Amino acid sequence: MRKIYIFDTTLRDGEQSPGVNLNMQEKVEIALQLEKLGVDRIEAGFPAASPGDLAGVNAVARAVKNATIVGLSRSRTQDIDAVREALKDAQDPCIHLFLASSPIHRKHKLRMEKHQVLEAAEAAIRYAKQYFSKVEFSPEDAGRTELDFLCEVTEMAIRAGATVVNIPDTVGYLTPYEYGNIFKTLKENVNGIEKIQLSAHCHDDLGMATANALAAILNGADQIEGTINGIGERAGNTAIEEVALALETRQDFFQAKTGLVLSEIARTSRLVSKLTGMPVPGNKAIVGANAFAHESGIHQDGMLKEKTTYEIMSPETIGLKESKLTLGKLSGRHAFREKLVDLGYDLGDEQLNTAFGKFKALADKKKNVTDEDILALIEEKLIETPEVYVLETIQVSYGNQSTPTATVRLKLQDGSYLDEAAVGNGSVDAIYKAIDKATQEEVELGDYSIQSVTQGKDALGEVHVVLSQGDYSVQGRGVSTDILEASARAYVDALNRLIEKRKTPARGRDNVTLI
Ligand SMILES: CC(=O)SCCNC(=O)CCNC(=O)[C@H](O)C(C)(C)COP(=O)(O)OP(=O)(O)OC[C@H]1O[C@@H](n2cnc3c(N)ncnc32)[C@H](O)[C@@H]1OP(=O)(O)O
Ligand SMILES: CC(C)C(=O)C(=O)O
Repeated sequence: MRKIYIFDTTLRDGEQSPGVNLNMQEKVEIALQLEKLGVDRIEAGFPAASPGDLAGVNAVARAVKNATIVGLSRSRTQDIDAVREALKDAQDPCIHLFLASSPIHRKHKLRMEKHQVLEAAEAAIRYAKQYFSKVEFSPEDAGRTELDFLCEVTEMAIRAGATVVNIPDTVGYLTPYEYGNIFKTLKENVNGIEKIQLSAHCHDDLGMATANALAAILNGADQIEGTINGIGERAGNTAIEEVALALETRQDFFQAKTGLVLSEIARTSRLVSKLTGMPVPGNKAIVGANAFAHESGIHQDGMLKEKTTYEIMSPETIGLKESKLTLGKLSGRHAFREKLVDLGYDLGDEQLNTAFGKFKALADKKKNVTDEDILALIEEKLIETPEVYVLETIQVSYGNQSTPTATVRLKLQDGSYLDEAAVGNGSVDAIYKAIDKATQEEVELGDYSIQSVTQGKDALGEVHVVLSQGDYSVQGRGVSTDILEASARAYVDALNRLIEKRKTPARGRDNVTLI
């Protein structure tokens, strides 16, 4: 199996992501994790950029023992000297020189003719070669460089002593076919190409960075450059985890492998996200929160029967515990039952159907239905209290300059309705007064508490009330995404319990019905 070298540039090109700024400690923390991940080369920064970056690269060079540490440099002696200084303590240092080769960059940015690019790059490589045995050279914007000139530049770099020639698709312009073809052409036409490693460095402007990197591998690339989570300049770089898992999962096709410890991928991704402040999108391949999550009923059913129906790789491979079956409005009974079993409930078919109906109603209102939501729904359902009153509707009118008014409609067991309206000191008070009028119960509200059982704007609110009437004291609970509705439900629930309780002899005020 062919080995593909992984050159991680999270600390250099990744740090070029707008808004990202890693200090020395953060660079070292990430570098040590990259070492655990088993990357072959770590590009730790651009030492000429600032004294802080030079110190950061130096700190990484001192901390990391099992990877080549790379410093980036323009084709200028002062930059090369800064890399020398930064990497003086590295066990295995490498300098990465670059100079743009494309017509656009030559004309507008460098203002150089082809021969000047060749001369400047050669001089830089030869100068660097006096101090570094490992020299990587990148013709920047190789992707938009004339192919014959790219061959000429590559041949010059080899002659001058480069050990790796990297082919950057700097602006993420190429298609996989075109990018792969560059590698094929270089392999077939450049003298001495067998003496060096060819490297791929892709950007994701058109969403093709990983596909392009894989095309390079198929056409002879020895090394892939990329970042964790695909962070980097503009739309980012090739995501290393995507390349590694593509090679792992499709070994049959690529016949190539990285040396990465794949089970460190999830941890590395989390650390990079935390320290760069760049969240990983949920749908991001491999490391997104949804990459191993299944929400739709048919997929969940398939997963429960046989995981390979909907998973081409396992979460354990990248260091996650297990796949997730998340419950939402598109989920089915199989997954719902499985969740209940996990939560310790083994319901019969009828109970399951009722609970499932309630769950679907909640899921229609709420984006993420959590375990706490389900427990709240189930526990409410399993306590069997005859429902003398069922809350049908509530309507509340509230304004900070007007008196809160509530209208409630309660359904009775015979199918008739009670409608009442009342004003109150606040919305909840108005609701409770309207319910009192409708039920003609005289109760005292002993306690009212509200808490969120889940998180976020669409969290379920859970209201607890304690009502007393003479010697009886009961508790009621209501759950809803709307706190006024939860308040009304809790009150009606307590009234139903009160009515049930009155049928048995009173045992004093301590006798609170606990749910
Ligand atoms: C594709 C890539 O990702 S390349 C890496 C990009 N990363 C960065 O630029 C981050 C670090 N950069 C920096 O901190 C600064 O740009 C520095 C310190 C390197 C240079 O800063 P300054 O001296 O102020 O120059 P500035 O950035 O404005 O302009 C770049 C200069 O380098 C030249 N240049 C660009 N690339 C190269 C190169 N590979 N070799 C030699 N010169 C180069 C430009 O033509 C320009 O030269 P000019 O001043 O003669 O016009
Ligand atoms: C320095 C080079 C390799 C680079 O980052 C690019 O061209 O994208």
